[in-house]
Amino acid sequence: MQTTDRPITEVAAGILIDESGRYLLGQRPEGKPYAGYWEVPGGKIEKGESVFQALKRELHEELGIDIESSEELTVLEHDYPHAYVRLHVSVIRNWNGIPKGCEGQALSWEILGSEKPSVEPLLPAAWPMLERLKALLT
Ligand SMILES: Nc1nc2c([nH]c(=O)n2[C@@H]2O[C@H](COP(=O)(O)OP(=O)(O)OP(=O)(O)O)[C@@H](O)[C@H]2O)c(=O)[nH]1
Repeated sequence: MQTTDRPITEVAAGILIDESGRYLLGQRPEGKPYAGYWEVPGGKIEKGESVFQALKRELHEELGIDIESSEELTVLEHDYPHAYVRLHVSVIRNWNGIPKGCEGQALSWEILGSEKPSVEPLLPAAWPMLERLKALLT
């Protein structure tokens, strides 16, 4: 893990995997840093929240789904010009509801085994998440 003097933004990201083996990406809406970039759904962990609580809240706000459990995949850090982020990445295989873009964002279901996603650009820190996912599944 890297060290930094910058404040660390703790983020929870959730890779939804559906029954046909696809995973979900969302496009960052206008008004956020890196608007238009594709990412794994999630957001900042608020004070007092666990990673799971933040994930549950964010996925409800962003996708309108309810998750009951998640599996921890990895923790990654990335030094952006706008923030130094620590991403707690989980895999989610069960949820209630049908994911939709509640914040007006586009969604794309991607094939797990494919070389790269069908959409671009991806947030820089989303790439190592997908590499970890590939390693887990192969
Ligand atoms: N959700 C998500 N965030 C990511 C990914 N990769 C990555 O570097 N990030 C970074 O993690 C941070 C997440 O913040 P966010 O802007 O999505 O969080 P939020 O929804 O709570 O934002 P808000 O403060 O505008 O409400 C951003 O700095 C974003 O650049 C990713 O794959 N998914």
